[in-house]
Amino acid sequence: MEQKQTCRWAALSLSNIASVFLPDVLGREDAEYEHKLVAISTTGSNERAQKWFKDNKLPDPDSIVVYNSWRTMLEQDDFDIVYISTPHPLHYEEMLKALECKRNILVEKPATMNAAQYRKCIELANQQGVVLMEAMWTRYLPATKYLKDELLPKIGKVRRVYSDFSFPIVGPDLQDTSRFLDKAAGAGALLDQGVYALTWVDLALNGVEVGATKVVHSSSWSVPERPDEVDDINTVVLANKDATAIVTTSMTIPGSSKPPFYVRLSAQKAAPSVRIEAAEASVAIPFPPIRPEELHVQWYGYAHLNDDGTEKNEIIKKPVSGWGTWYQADIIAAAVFNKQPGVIGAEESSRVLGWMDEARRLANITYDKKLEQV
Ligand SMILES: NC(=O)C1=CN([C@@H]2O[C@H](COP(=O)(O)OP(=O)(O)OC[C@H]3O[C@@H](n4cnc5c(N)ncnc54)[C@H](OP(=O)(O)O)[C@@H]3O)[C@@H](O)[C@H]2O)C=CC1
Ligand SMILES: O=C1OC[C@@H](O)[C@H](O)[C@H]1O
Repeated sequence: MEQKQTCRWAALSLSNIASVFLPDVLGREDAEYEHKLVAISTTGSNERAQKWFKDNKLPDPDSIVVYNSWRTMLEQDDFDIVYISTPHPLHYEEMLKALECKRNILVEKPATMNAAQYRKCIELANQQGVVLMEAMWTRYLPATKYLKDELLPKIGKVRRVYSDFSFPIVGPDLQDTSRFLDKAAGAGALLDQGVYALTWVDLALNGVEVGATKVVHSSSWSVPERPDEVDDINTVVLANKDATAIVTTSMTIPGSSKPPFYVRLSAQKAAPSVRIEAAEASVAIPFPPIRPEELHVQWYGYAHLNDDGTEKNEIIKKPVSGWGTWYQADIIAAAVFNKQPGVIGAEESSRVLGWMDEARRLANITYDKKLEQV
């Protein structure tokens, strides 16, 4: 069997999501590349890092160099791509340093706190001749690819989209210092979850032909009985000349915060997370919208009838291998090793960040100005 090319990763922080992404991608047999972690930076101790490697069953932990300075790692280590997964307000400064060091970057969603910061990173990535990509991993899953390539071109003009990403990650026992409640860490449902719900709107309305979709309404309720007006139940309405989209988020509804999120994934919801309604068909995507494995398609009209005269419907199953955050790793690795510098999904990420800027403006969702500087 042909030897796979090795892609050497550096990870910036021992984050929760890194403890999901790294075990998902490292040594994955069905990946195009042999993904290997060669370095990690942490503000914690080396002992904590070693325990983290063990707890997360990372392969070959003795070969991973641990840095206590992310800047030094970016300046010195020999790796192909850096994975940035600190809280969102830190992404921008870390990307600027990585770009200065001519590093290829996979940065967690949302890439930055606002569209202007990401536009600056896009400009620098193009100047430096490196590959940059927002880790909007949902875009690269099999079901999402099937929707974009096979369904959207066949269902006619999309006229309306409902897109929700809500789950009760905030419960009575979550500390105010958690990144989900600490505004200094970018807390708020719009940036954390809305980025997914808005990505589905972008896929539905711009998947075939890019239009001019604008935010026309935005309202927000804060997390009850918590300090600092952290946005929770958000409603954002977007429109273009042909279609309307309604986006909702919440960190407190529906249901309780038990069992924890990753256990709750199997919970069936009263309604799908996403509904894309077009002339020839509606496509529904069950919860969780971050990791679709089924597309429920209801066809309409005489061209789509069963023998008994009813209109066809189908459930298209596109299972995800592993957790699913690894698919994006192969995409950025291919751009790096095929020497295709640039920003993967630059337009898509910028559109969604711009919609979040406008939704925040209309709903008065604000952060400390120093988190928003360009
Ligand atoms: N794609 C996905 O499915 C998910 C994506 N995310 C995204 O990933 C990012 C991180 O989220 P999550 O993993 O929950 O974050 P965590 O709460 O786990 O924190 C991330 C890590 O960042 C480091 N860190 C935190 N604060 C600071 C600081 N002030 N200075 C330096 N380092 C700091 C710490 O690492 P250390 O102790 O090693 O220094 C911490 O463990 C967010 O942008 C989020 O949106 C989150 C969850 C899922
Ligand atoms: O990206 C995410 O996915 C689901 C949750 O882990 C978390 O709220 C969010 O950051």
